[in-house]
Amino acid sequence: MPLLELNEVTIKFGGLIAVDSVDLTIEKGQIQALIGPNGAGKSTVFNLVTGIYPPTSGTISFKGQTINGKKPYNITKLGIARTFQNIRLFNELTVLDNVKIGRHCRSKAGPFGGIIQPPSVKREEKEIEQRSLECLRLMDLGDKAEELARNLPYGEQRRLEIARAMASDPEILLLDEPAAGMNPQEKMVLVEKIKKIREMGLTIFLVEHDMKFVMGISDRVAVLDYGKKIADGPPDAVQKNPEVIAAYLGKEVI
Ligand SMILES: Nc1ncnc2c1ncn2[C@@H]1O[C@H](COP(=O)(O)OP(=O)(O)OP(=O)(O)O)[C@@H](O)[C@H]1O
Repeated sequence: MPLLELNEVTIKFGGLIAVDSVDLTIEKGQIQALIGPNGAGKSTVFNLVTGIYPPTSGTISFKGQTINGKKPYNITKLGIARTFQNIRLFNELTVLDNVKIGRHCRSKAGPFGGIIQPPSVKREEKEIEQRSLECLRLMDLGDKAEELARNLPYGEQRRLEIARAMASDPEILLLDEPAAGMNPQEKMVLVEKIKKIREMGLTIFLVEHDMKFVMGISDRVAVLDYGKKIADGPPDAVQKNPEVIAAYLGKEVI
């Protein structure tokens, strides 16, 4: 059974068909990329999978269970986490607190737990802190825990977002343009971290414009153009696909 499966998924915004009958199968442990020219529908696919929009038609299944129409919070709880195209950190909070927020969906304490603090809540607080620190260390940010998020350099802020997503204990991690704005050194570190996350048994689904990055890291690459999937396969085959080259005409695929 695939981990994540899209079956003829379509979404219309008024007259615009942003995602048009897209099929996609992601197996556990794979690094699957989704590429395509600007406005092709890539972020919308992420928004559909994470429950921000319900599809107009089609089904989205996670581990064989249909997740159409579920709320984003419940989808995170099932094991699907994401980062966003633009950085969305709480700048005035510490690095550690930003990650703890990502763990919130696994917390059992109700709204009063934090005030009354029975022993079970204290234990849970400690567990949240320890797990959050592990996620920071995984991203090489362990020694930055007490700094304010806004004081981190750009590449580290992007890794902090991944640490926060990891804190929800996902089985699949959706990364929306993780390398955007990074310098070559920051990209190298990011590749290493994504590979490490995969070695831990997670599945990665990423949208990225940097073709060198995508082709170097992905097991499979799917290509969207005007909302339709025009190719899906190993990176070398996709790069040579005439329809893909035509979609990128005048732009660089490699
Ligand atoms: N909430 C919305 N309402 C109306 N139109 C939308 C909405 N969200 C996305 N669209 C439209 O859907 C199309 C696909 O947008 P999307 O952001 O998914 O593209 P993308 O492939 O992620 O592009 P980019 O690479 O530029 O981020 C675009 O034409 C966009 O304007």
